[in-house]
Amino acid sequence: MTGTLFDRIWDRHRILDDGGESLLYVDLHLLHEVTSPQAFAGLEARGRGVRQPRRTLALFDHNVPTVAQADGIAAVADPEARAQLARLVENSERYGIERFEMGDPRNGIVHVVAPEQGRTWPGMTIVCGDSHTSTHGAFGALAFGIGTSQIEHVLATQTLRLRKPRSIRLTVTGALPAHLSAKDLALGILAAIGVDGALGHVVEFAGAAIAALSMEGRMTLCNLAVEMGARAALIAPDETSFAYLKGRPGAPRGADWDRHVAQWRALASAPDARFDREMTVAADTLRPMVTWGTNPSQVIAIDDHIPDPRTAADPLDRAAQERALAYMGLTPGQPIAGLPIDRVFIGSCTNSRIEDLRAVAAIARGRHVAAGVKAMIVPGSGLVRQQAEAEGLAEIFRAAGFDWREPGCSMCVGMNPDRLAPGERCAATSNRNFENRQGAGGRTHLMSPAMAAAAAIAGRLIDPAEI
Ligand SMILES: CC(C)[C@H](C(=O)O)[C@@H](O)C(=O)O
Ligand code: SF4
Repeated sequence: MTGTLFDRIWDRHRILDDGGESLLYVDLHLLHEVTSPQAFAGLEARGRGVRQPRRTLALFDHNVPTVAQADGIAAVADPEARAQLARLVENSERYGIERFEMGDPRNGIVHVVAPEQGRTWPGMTIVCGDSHTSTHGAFGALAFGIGTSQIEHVLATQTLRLRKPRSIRLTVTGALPAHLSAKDLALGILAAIGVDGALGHVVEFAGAAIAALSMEGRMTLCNLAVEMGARAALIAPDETSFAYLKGRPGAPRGADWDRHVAQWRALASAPDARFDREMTVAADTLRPMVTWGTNPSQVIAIDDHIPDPRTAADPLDRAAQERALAYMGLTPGQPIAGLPIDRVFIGSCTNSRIEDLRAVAAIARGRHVAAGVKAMIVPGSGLVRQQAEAEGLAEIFRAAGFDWREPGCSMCVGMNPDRLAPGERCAATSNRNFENRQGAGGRTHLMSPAMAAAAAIAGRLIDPAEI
């Protein structure tokens, strides 16, 4: 058999080809309150309906406050956020689309909830008006972030018009050192290939280090693929994926389950499959990674020094580095370890799942957040929150002085009350360290949950092995 996982999913969903583009059937469409209102308005203006409401799920994540969600949308202070949230309620009501209400334990960040609910299956096509839709590729689903006009198109037709992207196989050689996480791996890949290393491609992650990752780890890695420029990410489905999915509310059951697993097993790229490009990155030499700049590829190991822009070969790189250093308030040559921080944000669709919280608890247990540091932990869904409560993790967080919140995007993006003040330096487990993203003038350092927890305790950036 020949062909890649990508080819197989593409071919199974391709309805027709036209002018270099294909029309793909969409198995699952996820909606959130920020990118859907205009799409629904367009639908209404054209007098069209939603083609497959049952293949559509609406969630509330970007704008929600991370406290007192039980008070409901009417109590959301910001009028724009309140209006967007209310619009999604109205639109899902009008078109018969399922939704998990704000405050329903099943609600949370789209890319956490759909896998958790067993809605994300291997071999599916999934779209969402959100760039980190690549996360679902962890299951071997072809998942694209789409724009507002495409959302409208998918609502109306359950199809997506797309030129087939080119493919990359990124093989991770060697094993990830025991104390490192998928976040360190993803940041290490970003250091190696840059923010345009996979530009416009569908990237399949392969190799023993990938197969060894948990589903949470695979989701973290595929989530960050979009920061490498990828259009989508894929990992071949295997026993780890099936074990995660089995028994979840949206997963197939009984004989149907067995039938699906047999199909999913056959999806993996053939040994002789041809990719447009091949890349390799070594895992065994990686160290704990942390970003110093204002894009996720401006990243170094925790025992490294802030780079000197004068050593950059490309004048554009040099200018970008100089600007990043000025924004971040850093000096070339200074060690990144020891840098004092003001805030810690543990959460986002990159790192807010139960395994991430367990890693945080392992460091927080019996310790306390440093004086003067404000540290928050925001679970990715209400069910993650409940599980962390049941496992005793929340108790550890509270005892250690962390602020244990309700689910949402929170301080990953300044669209809700959780924001940095100008100049505040934050250790964050999210995926983007862009200027002003966590709040105007805020300074973001991206890292793993373990390193963020260690930073909270130490009050400065530190190798989690040294805490
Ligand atoms: C609000 C949304 C459009 C945006 C995205 O698509 O990425 C957000 O999720 C982000 O992470 O910046
Ligand atoms: S958690 Fe952050 S990256 Fe993920 S969808 Fe929300 S805002 Fe975007």
